[in-house]
Amino acid sequence: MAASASSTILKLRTSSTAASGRPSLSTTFGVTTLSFRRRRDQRHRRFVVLALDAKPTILVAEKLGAAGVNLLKEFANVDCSYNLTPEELCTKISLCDALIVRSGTKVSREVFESSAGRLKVVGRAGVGIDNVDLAAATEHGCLVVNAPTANTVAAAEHGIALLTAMSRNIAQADASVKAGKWERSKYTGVSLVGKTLAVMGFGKVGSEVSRRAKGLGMHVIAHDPYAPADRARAIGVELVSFDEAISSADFISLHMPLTASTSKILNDENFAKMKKGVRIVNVARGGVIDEEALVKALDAGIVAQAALDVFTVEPPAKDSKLIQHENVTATPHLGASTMEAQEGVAIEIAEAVVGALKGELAATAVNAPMVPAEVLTELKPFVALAEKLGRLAVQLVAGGSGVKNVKVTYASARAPDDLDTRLLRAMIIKGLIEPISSVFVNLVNADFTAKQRGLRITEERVILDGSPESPLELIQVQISNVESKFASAISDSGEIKVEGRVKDGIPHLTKTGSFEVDVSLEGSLILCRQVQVDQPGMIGKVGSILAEENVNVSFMSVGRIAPRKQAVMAIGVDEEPTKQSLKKIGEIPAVEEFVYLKL
Ligand SMILES: NC(=O)c1ccc[n+]([C@@H]2O[C@H](COP(=O)([O-])OP(=O)(O)OC[C@H]3O[C@@H](n4cnc5c(N)ncnc54)[C@H](O)[C@@H]3O)[C@@H](O)[C@H]2O)c1
Ligand SMILES: O=C(O)[C@H](O)COP(=O)(O)O
Repeated sequence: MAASASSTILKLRTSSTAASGRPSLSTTFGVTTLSFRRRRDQRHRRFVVLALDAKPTILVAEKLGAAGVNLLKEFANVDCSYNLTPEELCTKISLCDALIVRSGTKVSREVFESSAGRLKVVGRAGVGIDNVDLAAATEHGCLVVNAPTANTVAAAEHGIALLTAMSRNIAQADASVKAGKWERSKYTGVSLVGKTLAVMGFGKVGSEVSRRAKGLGMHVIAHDPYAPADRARAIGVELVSFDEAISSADFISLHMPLTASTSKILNDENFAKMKKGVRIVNVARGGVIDEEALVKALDAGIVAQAALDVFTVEPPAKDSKLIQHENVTATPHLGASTMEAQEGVAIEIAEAVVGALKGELAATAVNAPMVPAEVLTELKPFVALAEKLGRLAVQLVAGGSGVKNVKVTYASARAPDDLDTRLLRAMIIKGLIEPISSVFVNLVNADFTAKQRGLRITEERVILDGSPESPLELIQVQISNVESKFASAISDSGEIKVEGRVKDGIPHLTKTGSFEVDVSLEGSLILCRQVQVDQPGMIGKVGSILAEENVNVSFMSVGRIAPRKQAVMAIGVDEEPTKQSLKKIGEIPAVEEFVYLKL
């Protein structure tokens, strides 16, 4: 989120007297931090003022219901610019934090590339996301959300409208009457009652169409490889194979998404399997039908009639043989276009986009895990722990070691399927990657980014005895086949190992290598190993070096193998020590090795 001159300073995080010097801006999770460097006791220190940007900017590229636009305006600057060319969209997008579209805008890879990282959310005001390049969105860490429920009934009603209009030649007869003709026998229709309707895709719209078709006295069968049989049974619909559906139907209604496997699924080969005189309705996506094959099937009389709301290319060419065919009824992608559906979709998408911009996890995310609010509340401290363990682990790796294999162990008293680790894994990946690269990792692109960098994350669940009240007891992160810049972080089995727990809601480091420590992971951390003895004076020596330059020590913890044997001391600091004081710590004779880790 780029900051602008109109940024509003909301909250003073570190109280200070008037800051001076050059301010600098940085952004984390969409919150821009305005930092002043200020001279104090002859040293530079950072005083941080938390500033939220001026409102984010949301580009609404297709007409959206007023209620949704008003909701967006409460939170953001809203730019409603319709009918943009692809080039205009690419130009505008670099100034936008979110984009809202319907099915008429192609959100291509170029759009994500042109946004140069600013675009955080694409909202699809509707169901189908085939006009959004999901792979490119994910690679750019951009969340895609849709509005999957508000137009279901409208689409189902349009499907039924097309079915009935087609079977009684309503559109053709209307045009004929308006042309001054009175052709009663030409427009004799066919009845629906007792006929077999095959619903292809038994999802939200398909089920609603089935319900309504049953009400019209039709025999409804459905094909959907992923639909639960009990849902179909409850509506009185039989789930059948693809071939059985298309070969036994008098009417076929399409309700599947356009994907690689459904593209042109009605083709020459499959039209040949249909009953002669079958009638087809499509309110799903034009691309699921091979349109040339449909024209041939219409000409051959295999398909008696087709009623189409959607087309491979929208709008279709004026001279399209399909559109001009006398047995085709066409509407211009009107399935979702009722007043009620458009208001509902607008509100649904506006809430999803605003929530996503606020950093909330979206319930309708298309390219990120959806985590229910109650699960998120429980996992929140572990999410912070996961990221910090990732950060610690990767900073312990010696330069040139190349991190490839990371094992994460989650120990809990809960049953293994009672823990959704996707969020935790994403945060560990974020912690592992961000300290060593310029890549911004979030829930959307974590797995992709890890894969791209050749990072292999394996996860293990360990079941502990105890109370299942807490979702987790501990998280352990191990990096194998690497050397460490802090040898004591290497466990007996040869991996860099860090382990943490949550105590009183705060993440703690509880083990490094074979040493048990206990430090809250709030500031930054110095780990040092003492030679042979854990001398009582050590804590004082390190503490006074840090005190000399006003570095506040927030905690200290000593983990020993045995009394007076090797010990690892963990020191939490609020500020970054200078190189000189770190050098001085290294020069304490009893300190064998030490490392400074930023959290
Ligand atoms: N014309 C319009 O204006 C309009 C309006 C709303 C929805 N739609 C379109 O309708 C379609 C369905 O929408 P929905 O809300 O019901 O979606 P949905 O996700 O609820 O249902 C889609 C169903 O298709 C099934 N499916 C996937 N692959 C399949 C395959 N190979 N064969 C058979 N079934 C398959 C899925 O299992 C799912 O049950 C989408 O393409 C959507 O874009 C169009
Ligand atoms: O997938 C959908 O939701 C429908 O096709 C509606 O598309 P529209 O928002 O462009 O009307």
